[in-house]
Amino acid sequence: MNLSNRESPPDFGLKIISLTGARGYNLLFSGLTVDVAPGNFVALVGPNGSGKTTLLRMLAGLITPEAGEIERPPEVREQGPFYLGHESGLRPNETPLSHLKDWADLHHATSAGISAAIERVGLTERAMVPAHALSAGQKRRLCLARTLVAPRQLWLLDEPAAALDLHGQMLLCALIREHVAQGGICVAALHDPLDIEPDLTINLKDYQP
Ligand SMILES: Nc1ncnc2c1ncn2[C@@H]1O[C@H](COP(=O)(O)OP(=O)(O)OP(=O)(O)O)[C@@H](O)[C@H]1O
Repeated sequence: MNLSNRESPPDFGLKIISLTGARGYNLLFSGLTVDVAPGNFVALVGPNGSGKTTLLRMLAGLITPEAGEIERPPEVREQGPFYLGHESGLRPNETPLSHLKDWADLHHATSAGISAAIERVGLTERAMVPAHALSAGQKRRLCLARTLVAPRQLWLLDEPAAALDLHGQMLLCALIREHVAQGGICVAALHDPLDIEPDLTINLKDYQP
């Protein structure tokens, strides 16, 4: 799938219906009902421990809700979301080039755009450097390049600006803007606002049980 080749925007977004989230015996949020339209950028906010990561992982299908439902668009059900957590998931000895080749293979994507993706995130000079020798911000940029190699309709980003310098933050915002302009959905857990006006803000403080 390439969102940029889409003939018309998708007409089905993400529906969150009466969702309750818990970790262990700890109830985090309940009664969360939100309708996210295609092309929406959603800011997910709330204090430390309020359940932002938990909700993102639920939306990714990695954690089962205590109650409620999540309805995903057909493309997301078929291909899964793009999930960016706190950890890069990079193996110490893989380079940006080898990592993105593996990422393309794993996600049944073409490797034709890998060099362009590396250039877009500003890692051309570091393309052959093993991950253990990349800085935190460079690793984050490499994680963002995954979105260019294997496009996905739903992006779930956990503190995506962490470790990014000003240019990196501008790059992140540009990627999100382009994604939602093509009908994609982006839900991002944020402590500091990005330079993008959210279409919707979910504040988990409002859903504390
Ligand atoms: N694997 C786990 N097992 C048990 N409890 C967990 C687990 N992971 C998280 N928790 C608890 O769930 C609660 C919510 O955590 P979560 O990481 O979702 O919050 P958050 O809003 O993302 O926090 P932060 O802003 O600090 O990143 C916390 O109290 C945390 O201790």
